[in-house]
Amino acid sequence: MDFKARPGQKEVLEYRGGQLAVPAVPGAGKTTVLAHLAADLITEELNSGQKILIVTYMNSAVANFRKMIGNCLAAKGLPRSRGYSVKTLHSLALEIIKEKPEARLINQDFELIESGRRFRWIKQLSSKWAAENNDLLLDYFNLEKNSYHFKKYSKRWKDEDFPAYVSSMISYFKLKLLEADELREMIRYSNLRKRNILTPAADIYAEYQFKLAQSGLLDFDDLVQHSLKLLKKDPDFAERISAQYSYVFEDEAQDSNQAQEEMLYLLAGENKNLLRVGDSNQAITGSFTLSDPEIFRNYCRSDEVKVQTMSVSSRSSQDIIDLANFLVDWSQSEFENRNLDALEKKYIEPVLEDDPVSNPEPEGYRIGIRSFKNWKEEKKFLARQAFRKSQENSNKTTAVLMPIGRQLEEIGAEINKLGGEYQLAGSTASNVFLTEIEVILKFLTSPNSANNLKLLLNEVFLEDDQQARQLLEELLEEKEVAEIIFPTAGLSRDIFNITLRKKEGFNEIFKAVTKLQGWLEASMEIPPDELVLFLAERIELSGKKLALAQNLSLEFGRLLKENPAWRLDQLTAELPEIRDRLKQFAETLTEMEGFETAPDKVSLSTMHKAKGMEWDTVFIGGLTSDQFQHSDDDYFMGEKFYLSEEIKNPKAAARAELEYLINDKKEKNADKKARQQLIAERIRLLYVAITRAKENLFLSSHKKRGSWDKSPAYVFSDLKDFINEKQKGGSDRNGK
Ligand SMILES: Nc1ncnc2c1ncn2[C@@H]1O[C@H](COP(=O)(O)OP(=O)(O)OP(=O)(O)O)[C@@H](O)[C@H]1O
Repeated sequence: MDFKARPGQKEVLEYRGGQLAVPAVPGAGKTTVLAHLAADLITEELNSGQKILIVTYMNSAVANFRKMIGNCLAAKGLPRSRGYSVKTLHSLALEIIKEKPEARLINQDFELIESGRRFRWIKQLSSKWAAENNDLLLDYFNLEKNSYHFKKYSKRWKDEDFPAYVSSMISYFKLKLLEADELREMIRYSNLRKRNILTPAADIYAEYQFKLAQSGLLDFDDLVQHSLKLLKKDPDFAERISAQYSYVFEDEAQDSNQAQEEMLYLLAGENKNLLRVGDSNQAITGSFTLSDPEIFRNYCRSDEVKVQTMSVSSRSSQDIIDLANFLVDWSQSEFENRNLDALEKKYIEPVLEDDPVSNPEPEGYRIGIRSFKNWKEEKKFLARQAFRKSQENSNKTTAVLMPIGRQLEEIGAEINKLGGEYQLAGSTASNVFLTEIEVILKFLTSPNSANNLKLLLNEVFLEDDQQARQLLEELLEEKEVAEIIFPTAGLSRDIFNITLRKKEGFNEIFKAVTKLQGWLEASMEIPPDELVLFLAERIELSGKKLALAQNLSLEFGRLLKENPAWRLDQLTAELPEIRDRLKQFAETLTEMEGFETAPDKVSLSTMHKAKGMEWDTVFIGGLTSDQFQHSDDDYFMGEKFYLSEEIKNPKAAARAELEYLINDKKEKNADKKARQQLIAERIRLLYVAITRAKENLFLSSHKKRGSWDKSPAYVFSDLKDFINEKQKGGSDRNGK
């Protein structure tokens, strides 16, 4: 394989044991080097039966890792999958639980609750709690009962924000290994104020756990909680599991959380061959998960840990590297006195001259920055320029990255208006993944409904055939569905009057109806789970859609096992519930497929989802102060202005209350701390976005959206000064 290790990478490849931390810059080759190192260790150090465990954060990374290590091993003439195992925290937890079936806290064939159902349960339990404790719930409010806002926001709190808060706290409790009853006891005997925000979350947690246990279900967080408990309570078991792994690697260590870290140490066992690679400047998931970049930072600072930095990257041009490094310096001086770790002092370096791959060297200064009068102008500009760029050179890729998904949809619509195409990174068209099969099943369960027939014919057979669609309307006005599908005289062309028969589109409809007749007959003979597969084959589903149909068939099979008397209509009635389960499966599939950038289409991605990717040209828009906060006047997401001061960021307040309960530490300004963390995280998000660009980069913001005044992010004007200065330097240079 064409790989020559770079400075920094070389030293990591020499690792043969002990605790090592590898802080790295964007594009330093974290994944690449881990894959090479794994392959080297497998060939040189491991006996058969021994393994390297690689833990990473995202499903998409798992597939990528397997492929890369497989390639490295194949290049050495070894089997592709020998000697290593790549896992996410959850899949690892699941494996550990399965190793000790007798200790499972629930029945043998436990099932995982899918996230949609989990949230619906929590919502139901939250509204039950709200109904029983209405006064307390409203006590949290900061609005006068008679204010005109009151009704709107008390509804929002009850229906959306309160359940969302509870849901995230339940995850938090579980990853902190807190049991519901124990937590409630702690609260009861504490001197937390009556109006504390922890109580409802703990109460609902207890009810939710009861409901899960009753149904023999586990949620994702339980997997982690249970597996950790098993390992901790039973040292022999922990020893047995950890003995399987000679080395433990963690990728994306900046996204680690407390539970994951504990697990890594337990699995690394006595020999502590633990290698963690990460970039704390790219820690961008903390505000909506339990990730904590301090964990990796602390690991790097630990006395027992050797540190080897990787700071060389061939991804970007020198100018883009300079801009990213400027942001590091800016963050250092800007936050020096605010005790805020936004970006660590870690600079990206271009490759050395003797490297076979060099950094891109485009002509002239290829970075621009602009603030637009309003969002409409900005989005039109971004769409037009990105589209133009994507058409310019068929080998070069282009992306528009925005802080929020909704903005991407608007830019996508503009690109379409220009006749261009785009692809959304990391999204599943979740509404369409089952449509065909669903409409067929709907029809088969009520074949007399004209609507069902229309939906089915239009969706599956007549997609763009306007004439046939029109003819179908006419036909349905004239005849009942039963007369069309099962005419007493038998189905033939002759039962339709001659004028209809002569019309454009008749043949298509007739053919389709003949097929439907066959499917209806099949539906009475074949069991529903097989029927799904039969239909999938008839409508020639392939790829992801086929995989989903196969999954639907399995779901039907499972339900039939539980309810042998059920028929197709009862199963079809379960579709909304099954859909949630399948949606999750579909998302995992999309994630696993990875994202292949098509050069002729503009990639649209949120800044978050762009992590790990790269494009030749990157536009970063929407850099406004409500998305990249800096001062207390800014709008902070996560805060509910309608809640009373001390709990206006309910999650932060609850975590502070918990900290007080457990460690007796009183956190005065929990919301302030949460703000600081958010400010820092948003700067890192900008850093991630900037470092996706190879050659061309454009940054923009706007001052109005509709009638709302906006302002560019605080950092924007300093970036602008820096870029303008460089541009001037560039034109001076060119002019001379
Ligand atoms: N020594 C090397 N020689 C040639 N190419 C390399 C080398 N190391 C890494 N690369 C290439 O650099 C690119 C970035 O590597 P990789 O994706 O592993 O980086 P990363 O550190 O995970 O990036 P990021 O932090 O931005 O996600 C890849 O295309 C990889 O093949």
